[in-house]
Amino acid sequence: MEALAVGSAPPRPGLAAPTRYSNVRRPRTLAIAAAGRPFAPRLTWNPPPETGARAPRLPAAPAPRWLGSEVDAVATSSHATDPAADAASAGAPAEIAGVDGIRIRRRPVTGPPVHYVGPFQFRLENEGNTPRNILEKIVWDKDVEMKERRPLYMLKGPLEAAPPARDFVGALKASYDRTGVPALIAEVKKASPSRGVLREDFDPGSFDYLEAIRRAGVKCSLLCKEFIIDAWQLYYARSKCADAVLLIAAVLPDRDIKFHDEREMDRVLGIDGVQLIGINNRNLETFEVDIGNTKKLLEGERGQIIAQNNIIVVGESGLFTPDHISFVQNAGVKAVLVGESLIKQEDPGKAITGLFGKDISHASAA
Ligand SMILES: O=C(O)c1ccccc1NCC(=O)[C@H](O)[C@H](O)COP(=O)(O)O
Repeated sequence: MEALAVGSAPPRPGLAAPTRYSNVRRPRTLAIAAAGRPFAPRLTWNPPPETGARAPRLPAAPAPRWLGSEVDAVATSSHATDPAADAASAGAPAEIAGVDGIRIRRRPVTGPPVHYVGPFQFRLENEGNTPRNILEKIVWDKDVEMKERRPLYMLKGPLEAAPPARDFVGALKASYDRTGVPALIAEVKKASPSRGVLREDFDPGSFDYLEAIRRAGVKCSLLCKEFIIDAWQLYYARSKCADAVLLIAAVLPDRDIKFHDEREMDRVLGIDGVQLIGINNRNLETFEVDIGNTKKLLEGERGQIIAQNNIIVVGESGLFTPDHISFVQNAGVKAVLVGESLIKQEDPGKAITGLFGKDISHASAA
């Protein structure tokens, strides 16, 4: 299974100059950075939870109609849209994944905000147990979710039963060579934190769908677009037929992947043997989208390193028109990860042709 590294968005005021390339091949020591803004602690209380039951699992479904041959790879998002859900962690010591780009604390520093006194549930919120941005919130929720995971040995059977992983990077390269435009990774999602619901009556957010898509005979490679914080998730994704996973530099320690700005990108370029990286045009702190970010990050020495090492760059987010595709292609991108502009349209074939300004399906080459 392969990993797609992703990163993005313009630098924000207050960030230091990018790491020099002479240093990027050595893992850097990471420091804990305190939040720079004032924080007012709050005390609230909620009625006791009625039940500890978990949300029911979705039944497996046939592959969505629009997973056709014009798609080079499919990315599935399992993240729901509820940024307000509680992050009740076990209160392990906080760990900062990195000071580069968005600052993510892997767990609440001061433990979970929820305390029980008799029948009452109190929330003692302070800076240490309140997420600073949506990505941190998602990571904390994921950390809680991980505590309920099945033991690894239980994945042995499903792992052995999974069909072999397909060559994700090879599929992207082949598509680029065939069409002359960036390969398409089509993200299948109902909604996103920044854009809300994109498609009503559609909920592909389940690992079971990943497996159902593969077993339904869809030929393209499958990217599991999950918030990965634990090695267990890699095995689980593979057991559910994922061919690749997406790793986010902002939430992972130096040895892992996805990035968001110059310094995150430098960390990623410092990983030996990295073959595929993504640049997210969406700033995950502010949700602003700027496709100029891709160009900026690929200019100069970084672009040269990428070219020398034959690394495939994926342009991500905010791509809606053939001009957008040309812009990121001219910047050096050989694949694109597209969600909103396709998922909001009824006819996927027409949507893809509209996005690229031409038919890129295999049928067009016949
Ligand atoms: O898109 C979000 O709101 C978001 C929020 C928090 C973490 C990640 C988020 N998006 C990640 C993505 O990679 C996009 O879904 C992907 O690049 C596709 O973008 P788009 O074509 O603009 O839907």
